[in-house]
Amino acid sequence: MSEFKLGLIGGGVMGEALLSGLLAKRIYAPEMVMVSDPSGDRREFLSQKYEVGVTSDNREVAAATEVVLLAVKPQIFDWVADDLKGLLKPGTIIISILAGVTLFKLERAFRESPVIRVMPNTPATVGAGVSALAAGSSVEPTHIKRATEILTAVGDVVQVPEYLMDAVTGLSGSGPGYVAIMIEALTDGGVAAGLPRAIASKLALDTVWGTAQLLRESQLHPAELKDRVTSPGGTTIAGIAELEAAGFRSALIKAVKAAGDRSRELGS
Ligand SMILES: NC(=O)C1=CN([C@@H]2O[C@H](COP(=O)(O)OP(=O)(O)OC[C@H]3O[C@@H](n4cnc5c(N)ncnc54)[C@H](OP(=O)(O)O)[C@@H]3O)[C@@H](O)[C@H]2O)C=CC1
Ligand SMILES: O=C(O)[C@@H]1CCC=N1
Repeated sequence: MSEFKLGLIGGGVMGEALLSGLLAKRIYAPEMVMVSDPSGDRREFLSQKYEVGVTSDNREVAAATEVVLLAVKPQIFDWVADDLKGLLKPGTIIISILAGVTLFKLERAFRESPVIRVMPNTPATVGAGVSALAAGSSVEPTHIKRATEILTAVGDVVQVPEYLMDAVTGLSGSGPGYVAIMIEALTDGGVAAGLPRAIASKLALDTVWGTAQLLRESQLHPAELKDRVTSPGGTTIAGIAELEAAGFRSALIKAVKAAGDRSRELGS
């Protein structure tokens, strides 16, 4: 369990996902964590559910903790960073999960601190996330170790050079949104084919889950698995022909690219 205090600035969806994982895995004890959020209802909820300290004042978090996890929207980064000027303890590690916000911007805003840019994803909520991290220029191995410890509490971690972070954001950061739409659409397809919605929903979810598990455990190439499902003149090739005609692959490729481009835009 960490003897350093953790500050979470922004207790929204992703902040809570990380918080719940860290507490569940006992990386932090609740009394070692302070969360700031402007919403009184949100603070009340987080303090009741996780028994962490809460405040509406980001400055209080900055002054009292040794690792600061930034989890606000990228659009308010400049304002939040300005507000913290001169308050961080020397050597406080800044871990930012803000889409698009570059190490250059982070280092300019927090000159005295090692900064780490991270892109997690929402499956972190159930410990099944995957995060990529990129380290700033004054980061030392101990800082990477601490950040990795935090992120492995909620899933897998990869380290990448910073120029790849927008691409990561377009794929694994935003990816849960694409997969959720796919599951919803598969369910609707089942309903269109006559299945009761509850059964269609279970079949859609378990099919995506099972396929991912099979690919992961067997190390099969996805194309190989597709070939194994596809009997000559059978049902799957009839379905695949429709997906190809509708540009399914191309739509996914473009989605990842567009989300990565948007990440770059958010940081500029
Ligand atoms: N959601 C996701 O899948 C992922 C998100 N991210 C990144 O995580 C960050 C947060 O996203 P997400 O959790 O989805 O967004 P949320 O809106 O759910 O969370 C942001 C939280 O910050 C609060 N907040 C607003 N202003 C301030 C402030 N000045 N000081 C402190 N807290 C403030 C918000 O309160 P209020 O709502 O009252 O304004 C909200 O509770 C973003 O930068 C995003 O790029 C990264 C990976 C995945
Ligand atoms: O949509 C967003 O901007 C955030 C970043 C990655 C996932 N959600």
